Amino acid sequence: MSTASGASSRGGVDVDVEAGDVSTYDSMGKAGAAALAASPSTTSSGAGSSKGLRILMKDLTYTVPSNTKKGEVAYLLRDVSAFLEPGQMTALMGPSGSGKTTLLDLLAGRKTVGKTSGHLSFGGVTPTKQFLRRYTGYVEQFDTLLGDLTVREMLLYTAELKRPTSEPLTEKKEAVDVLLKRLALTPCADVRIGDPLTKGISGGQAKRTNIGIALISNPRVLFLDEPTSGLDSYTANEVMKVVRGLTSDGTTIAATIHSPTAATFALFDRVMLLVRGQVVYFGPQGLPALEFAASEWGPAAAGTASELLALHRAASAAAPAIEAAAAATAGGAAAAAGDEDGAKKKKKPSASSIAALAFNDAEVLVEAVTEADHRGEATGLATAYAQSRLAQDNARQIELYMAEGAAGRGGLGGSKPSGACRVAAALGVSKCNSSKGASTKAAPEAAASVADVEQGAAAATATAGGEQQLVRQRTSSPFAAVSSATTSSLSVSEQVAKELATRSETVTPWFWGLWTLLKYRSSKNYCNPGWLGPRIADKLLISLIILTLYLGVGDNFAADNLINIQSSLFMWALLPAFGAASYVPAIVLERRLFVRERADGLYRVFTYLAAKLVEELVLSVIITLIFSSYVFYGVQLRGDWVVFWLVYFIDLSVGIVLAYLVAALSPNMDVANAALPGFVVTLLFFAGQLMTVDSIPPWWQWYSRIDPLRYAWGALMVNQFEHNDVIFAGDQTILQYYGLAGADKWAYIGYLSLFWIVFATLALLALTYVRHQKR
Ligand SMILES: Nc1ncnc2c1ncn2[C@@H]1O[C@H](COP(=O)(O)OP(=O)(O)OP(=O)(O)O)[C@@H](O)[C@H]1O
Repeated sequence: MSTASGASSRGGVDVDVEAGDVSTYDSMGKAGAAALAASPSTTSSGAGSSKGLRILMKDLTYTVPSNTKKGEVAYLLRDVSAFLEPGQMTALMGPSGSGKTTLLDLLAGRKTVGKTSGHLSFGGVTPTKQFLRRYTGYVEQFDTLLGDLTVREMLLYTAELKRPTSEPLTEKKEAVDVLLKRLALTPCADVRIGDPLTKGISGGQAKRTNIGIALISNPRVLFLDEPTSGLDSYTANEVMKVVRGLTSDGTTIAATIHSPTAATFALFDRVMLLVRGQVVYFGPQGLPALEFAASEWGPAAAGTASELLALHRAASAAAPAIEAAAAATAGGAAAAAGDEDGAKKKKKPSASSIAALAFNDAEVLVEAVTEADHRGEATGLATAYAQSRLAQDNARQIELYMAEGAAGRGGLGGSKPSGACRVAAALGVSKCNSSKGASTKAAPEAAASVADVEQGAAAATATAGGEQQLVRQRTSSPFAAVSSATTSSLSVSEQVAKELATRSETVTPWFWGLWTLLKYRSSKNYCNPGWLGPRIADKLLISLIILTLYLGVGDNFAADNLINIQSSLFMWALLPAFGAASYVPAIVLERRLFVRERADGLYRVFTYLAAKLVEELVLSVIITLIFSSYVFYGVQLRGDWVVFWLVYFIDLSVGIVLAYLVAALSPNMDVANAALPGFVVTLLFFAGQLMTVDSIPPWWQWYSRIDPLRYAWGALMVNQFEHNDVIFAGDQTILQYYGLAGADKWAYIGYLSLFWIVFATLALLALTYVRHQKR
C-alpha cells in the first residue's frame, strides 16, 4: 500500500504489516506486553497501579421507548448477569442486533437514552461517569481521528490530555513510541491521518491508531467495539494479540466481535453469547462452550452444536498430523531450494493454528444461536442457560463477589486469598472467600460448596503445571474456568478507591487542555488553506467591494451623499453576521469527534469552546485590523479608527458565537445552513436602518432592543457623525432621524459585547446539554 511503503522509507523500519511482514511484526508482538507493562512511562500514568477491576453485572436490564410499537418499551438487554475479570479478555458475541454494542456502551457509561435497572459495579463500586471517562478505554467501531495530525501526533495529543501534567513530555513521547511499536504503527507514525477527501493512512492503521488512543492512558478497563472490523484476518489477529498482551498487567478487557478467526477467538478467555439482549451462554470459550451448547440448548440448536463438537474434536485430533505434514512439506521445499533459513522458518505453524484452519468454533457458536433465533427459539436458549448448572455457578460467583463488595473489599477481595482460594479462583469454581463470614452471610449456597473448592484446589495442586483442562474435568463445573491471571488481582488499592470516587471529568486541568488543543489543533488549522479560506475570503471580498464602491465618500457630508455613508456603515456592520456561516462546520462536522473525545475524558466542554474561540479570535484580530484599516482610510471615514475596528471585531466575534450556538442546536449542516441566515435576516429589519427604530410598531420594539446589529451600526453612525451631525431629513439631523442623537458609542459597544457573552454562554449550555447523537 502506498501509505505504508512510503512510511517505511521515511521511518527507516523495514516492516509493512499490511503487506504481511510476519517475522518483524511477530517480534514486536512478543516484546509488546512486557514492553508496555514494564515501560516506566506507562506505569507512571494517571492510572497508578496497572491492575484492572472486576466488573459485575447482575440482572442488568436496559429499556428504551420502542420505535416500532408506540407507547411501549423495547428491552435491549434483559437480566444480564456476568462478571468480567481483571487480566481476562471476554468476547461479547451474538447475532447482529443481539445487543452487544448496547451492553458495551452501558458498561462504559456511554448510553445517553433509556432506563437501566439491576446491579453494575466496577471493583465493587458503582462507577461514576467521571471514573469511566478517565480510567477506562473505549475503542469505538468507527474511527474518529483528527485528519490533519500524523499518527504520532494523534497519540501524543491524546497522551498530553489524558496523562498527568506532572509527567514530562519526554516520557509521554516514550509511551507513544512504545505504543507505536506494539501496534506496528511505527512505519506510518509520521504519515498524516487524512480524511475521506485526502487519503492518509489505511483503514487498518486507523483502527490501530484508535486502539492506541484508548491504550495511551493505560486504562484499568478496556472496551472494544468490533476492533477487528475492516481488518484483514492477519492484521486482525495481530491487533488482538496486542490487546491480549494487556491482560498480563491485569487490564480487564471486553470486546464485541463478529466472526473472529479461530486464532483470534483463542485469545479470549470467556465468551458471553447474547441473543435478543439475553445471555444464552457465559463461560470459557472453546470446547466448554460447545459442550454446553450440545448438552443444554434445545434439541434443534443442540443438534447443530453436537455436530460441531464432533468436528472440533476431529480437528483437534488431526492437528498434530497436519502440523507434521505441513512442516515437512514446507521445510523440505525450502531445503530443496537451498534455503536453510527458509527451511527453519517455515517450521513455524503450530497445531492450534493448523487446527484453526479446519475449525472455527466462534463462527459455529454464533451460527447455531443465529439459526435458533431465526426459528424463534431465542427465549428457549436463554431459559436453557438460566436453568443450567453453569448459570447457577455463575450466579453464585456473582453473589460472592457482591458480598465482597458489600464488605468493603471493592469486589476484588480486600486481603490476600489463601492458596486454596487462589487455585479455586483460577479454576473458576471460586466458592471461596477471603472473608468467609461475609460471604456466608450473603451467599449461603456459595459457602456450602467449599468442598467443591477444596476438591478443585487439590486437583490443581496435583497438576502442578496448570493443566487446567484436566483439572476442570474434576471440578464441580467444567464451565466456570478462568485464567490464572485473576489470582493476582485481588485487592483494591487506595489509589483505585480514589479513582472510583473521582468527580473530576478530566485528568488534566482546563488550562492545560486549552493549551494542548491550541498546540495540536489550532496550529494545524492556521496552516490549512481549507480552514483559512472560508474565514478570510468573504471578508476580503466584501471589504474590497466597500472600499472601491465608496472610495473617498466618507468625508463628504453633502445631503445626497449621507445615504451612501450610512449604507456603507450598515454593510460594514452586516458583513460579520452573514460571514458567520463559515464558523458553523467547525462544530457540526466535528461532532462525532467531540462526542468521542468528551466521552474519553480528554477535556471539558468549556475547554473545547474556549480553544475554538481563542483560535478564531486570534485570527479575527489580525484580519479585522488589516481590513478595517484600508476600508476606514480608503473611504475616508470620520471619527476614531479604533471604534471602527473595535465594532467590526466585536461584531465578528458575536457572529462567531452565534454560529456556534446555531451549530450546537442544529442536528446537522442542513438545519444549521437554513437557521443561521434565516435568523440574520430577521436582524436586518430591526437594526434601525431599513426602518427607523421610532417607526417600528410597538409590538416589535422588543426585538429591536435585542438586535446586535442595531448597536453595531449605531456605534459606527455615532462615531462618524457625532462631530458632524448634519441635517438629513426635514429639520432633523442624521443622528436624530435614526434615533441616535445623544447615544454613547462606547455604551453601544458595551451592549454589543453583552451579546457576545450571552451567545457564548448559550453555546456552552447547548454544547453541554443538547445531545444529537443518541445511543
Ligand atoms: N428504540 C428502539 N426500539 C426497538 N428496538 C431498538 C431500539 N433501539 C435499538 N433497538 C434494537 O436494539 C438492538 C441492539 O442493537 P446493538 O447495536 O446493541 O446490537 P449489536 O449486537 O451490537 O449488533 P451489530 O452486531 O449488528 O452491531 C438492535 O436489534 C436494534 O434494532
